[in-house]
Order: sequence, then C-alpha cells, then structure tokens
Amino acid sequence: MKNIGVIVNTKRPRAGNVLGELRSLAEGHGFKLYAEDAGMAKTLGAEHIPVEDFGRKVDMTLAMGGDGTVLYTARALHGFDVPIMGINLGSLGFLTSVGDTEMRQALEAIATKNYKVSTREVAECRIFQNGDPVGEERALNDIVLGWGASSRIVTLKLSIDGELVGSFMCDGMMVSTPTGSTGHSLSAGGPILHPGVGGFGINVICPHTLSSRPLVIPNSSLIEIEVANAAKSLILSIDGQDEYKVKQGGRIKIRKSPHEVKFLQLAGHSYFSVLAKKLHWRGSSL
Ligand SMILES: NC(=O)c1ccc[n+]([C@@H]2O[C@H](COP(=O)([O-])OP(=O)(O)OC[C@H]3O[C@@H](n4cnc5c(N)ncnc54)[C@H](O)[C@@H]3O)[C@@H](O)[C@H]2O)c1
Ligand SMILES: Nc1ncnc2c1ncn2[C@@H]1O[C@H](COP(=O)(O)OP(=O)(O)OP(=O)(O)O)[C@@H](O)[C@H]1O
Repeated sequence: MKNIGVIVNTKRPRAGNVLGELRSLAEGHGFKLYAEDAGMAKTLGAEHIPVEDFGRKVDMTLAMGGDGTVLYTARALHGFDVPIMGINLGSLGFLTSVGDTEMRQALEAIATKNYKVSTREVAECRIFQNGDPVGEERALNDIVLGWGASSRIVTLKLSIDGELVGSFMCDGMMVSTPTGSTGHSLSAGGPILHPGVGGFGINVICPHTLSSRPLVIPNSSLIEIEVANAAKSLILSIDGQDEYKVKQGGRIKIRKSPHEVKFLQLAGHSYFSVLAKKLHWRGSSL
C-alpha cells in the first residue's frame, strides 16, 4: 500500500500534534498521502483531492478523530474497496484501531502488511413517504427512527420479510449492524453483536408494553418499519451523520448492503479487550 488517504477531524485538539509525525513517518516509508482538506494537504505534504476521488486514487485511508470520524470516512468511501484504519484523537474511539501515540506502529504495520482485516457489514436503507421514494442511505452503525418535535407517543409497525412482527406504541425504533451494536443500541439495552456475526439488531425505544425485547435477525432479512400513527414528524438518523423527517405514512426498508467496510487493525488487536477497556465490559469481580 503506497497511496494513503487522510481524513482528519481538525476540530479535535490533538489533531495538530500528530500531523508532523504522520508526515515524516509517511516520507520515511515512501508513502504518498492524499487529503481532502487543502490546509491539511499543505501540512502533510499531501496531494489535495476531493474525497470522491479517494476511491480511485488511494489504497487505504487513515481516519483520524473519534468514532464519528470513522463513520464519516466510511460514508465518504462507500462503494469503494478502500480499507480504513482509525487513529483515535477522540474520547472513546471504539471503532478506531490505534491510539494517537501508536502512529509509528500503525505506519510500520501498513508498510510491512502486518495487520488484521476486520470486515464490517453495512445496512442500506430506503425511505418512502406516502409510497414515494425520498432517499437512500447506508449505515455502518445504525438507522434510528425517533425523537421529533414533541413527546407524543407514536405507533410503528415492524415487518420482516413481509410478515408483520408487531405494532408498537413507543418513542421509536432502531436497527443496528453488528458494528453499531456497541453504539446507540447498547444504550437502548440491545445485545452486543460480535462484528463476525451476520445479522441486524432491532430495538424498540421505550415500547409501552412489558413484553418487548431486542431482536437479532439474519442479515438476509428485509426489515420494514411503517409510521402507522404519529402526530409529529419523526427524525430518521443514519449513523448520526444524516437526517430525514418522516411523517405518518412514512416507511423505511432496510437490508444488508452488497458493500462492506474493512477496518485495518494492528496484529495484536483484540475485540474483547477493546470491549473491556473502552466499554468496561467485564465478568464477576470475585
Ligand atoms: N444514546 C446513545 O448512546 C447515542 C445517541 C446518539 C448517537 N449514538 C451513537 O453515535 C453514533 C454517531 O452519532 P452522533 O454523531 O450523533 O454521535 P457521536 O459521534 O457524538 O457518538 C456518540 C457516542 O457513541 C460512541 N459510538 C459511536 N459509534 C459507536 C460504536 N459503534 N461502538 C461504540 N461506541 C460508539 C461515540 O464514540 C460517542 O461517544 C450513532 O451511530 C449512534 O450509534 C449513541
Ligand atoms: N474530516 C471530517 N470532515 C467533516 N466532518 C467530520 C470529519 N470528521 C468528523 N466529522 C464529523 O464530526 C463528528 C464528530 O466526530 P468525532 O469523531 O471527532 O467525535 P465523536 O463521534 O464524538 O467520537 P468519540 O466519542 O470517539 O470521540 C462526526 O459525527 C462527523 O459528522
């Protein structure tokens, strides 16, 4: 891998500290850097190209920021087979592969091809209002339908592969990929899905019933959520990156995308140790 794209969240205070190091390490390894931001390109001695051209020019991309930056990068590279290595300049950085103090190891791993590849499923989502298509999106983490302008309860109908599974009076519903299972879904009481699992998690947000539990369904499923009754517009959020307003009569169809996202990780990377370290997952204390 010789051509490396760089996407940096420049709002992160630690960004300035690592760019000089990245430039000299890249020069040392003979890597050519590409950046979407003109100022960043100058600082890095990189070629400035629009992010839409990354797919054709780069072999991989460094996403430098937090989880939001990894999600932004995956979105920008959608459809291209360009692996991502996340470098954590954020606070949690669950989806990042290395810390900012491990830049040297990261570039060394790329130069010697001594890394792990973790392939992540992506969900694709089509949005309809009164039968008309209004948008098409892809999510690495999750598709969340909820919130809106008031606290009024809504009724959502969930169908899987054409079968009505349930009608829920609730605040909303979310569908997460295995990658997204440690994001919003976790906060809503959903299960943790290992990234190697092929499936979707479905959580109803605040269902008004004692009997609703999170579901895990196969990745071959077609999921449909219909806004059957709502006195307000709901917000549909895709990975926290994009939003749509969905009113009564709106319908969301979700299935697995044919495209995947590949994360490059250092050889010693362990999903379970990240879970323990960053989300404090643990066994008994005794
Ligand atoms: N209540 C919640 O837990 C909540 C609320 C909003 C968004 N989110 C998550 O954040 C993502 C991005 O949305 P945003 O830009 O509005 O918020 P954000 O980027 O500020 O993220 C919110 C928090 O979730 C963490 N996070 C994101 N994806 C994760 C993942 N796959 N595993 C573990 N932690 C993860 C981030 O590091 C951050 O601490 C969403 O896709 C959603 O999964 C969570
Ligand atoms: N290079 C970029 N260009 C444009 N927007 C970006 C870029 N990087 C990140 N963003 C936006 O900024 C938001 C915040 O991203 P960031 O990764 O810094 O923090 P975060 O999601 O709070 O993660 P963490 O909790 O891990 O620190 C993202 O959701 C994304 O929309």
